Amino acid sequence: SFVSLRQRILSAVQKNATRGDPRSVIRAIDQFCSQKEWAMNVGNEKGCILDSVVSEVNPATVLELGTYCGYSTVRIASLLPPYAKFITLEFNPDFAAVARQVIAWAGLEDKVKIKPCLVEGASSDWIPKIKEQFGIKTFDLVFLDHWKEHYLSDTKLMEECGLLRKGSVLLADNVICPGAPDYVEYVRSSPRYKSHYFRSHLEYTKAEENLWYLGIIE
Ligand SMILES: O=C(NCCCCCn1ccnc1)c1cc(-c2ccc(F)cc2)cc(O)c1O
Ligand SMILES: [Mg+2]
Repeated sequence: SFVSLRQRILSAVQKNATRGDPRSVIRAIDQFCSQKEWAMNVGNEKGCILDSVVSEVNPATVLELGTYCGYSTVRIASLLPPYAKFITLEFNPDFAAVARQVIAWAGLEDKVKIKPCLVEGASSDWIPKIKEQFGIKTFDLVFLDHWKEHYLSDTKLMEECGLLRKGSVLLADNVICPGAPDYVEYVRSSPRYKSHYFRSHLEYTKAEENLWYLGIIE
């Protein structure tokens, strides 16, 4: 029977990574996706930039939008202090199911909460719920890696619901490819944000890509 790409990624982790060793899980996925089949993980080059931002911010609260197979979830969770609260949102139930198993293989299931799958486009109702459901006031770090056309609307929504504060950091993947032009345009022209980008490449390719760093200053 047909085995989906996400299942093949999970099998590569279970075959080649050591249980409880997050770095071996990351290595297994990167080896599979660079040698066998491309997949939309943030990848190792951008992943190292993500690691440096997580280490610098040292966040007590983190939100990730777009879990996919849990690759960036494992990278982030492995760098968090024990008291940190980390929520990752995945609307696609099939991706969420694989991500749970990848995160568990890395031994990080106690550090991450994968938000239950909601109906696509229901982002407007999950933001206020996050406050009450997880007892989180504001996020110190948000990693945007979900639908590119939702970066702007979800950032505005988080603002409106008071989930962001002065000093919050947002890091966005794929501002070039597939691209989030309205988001980049908005944050660059707003006095509320200090933004800059880290030059990198699209995962597992030589194509130019940037990670867009956004610091909230007001
Ligand atoms: O679409 C992407 N991610 C969102 C997936 C759907 C998320 C669903 N969801 C989860 C939570 N809320 C909504 C993505 C795409 C590419 C890419 C680049 C080049 C190419 F030729 C094809 C694809 C590279 C990435 O790094 C990406 O992240
Ligand atoms: Mg991405």
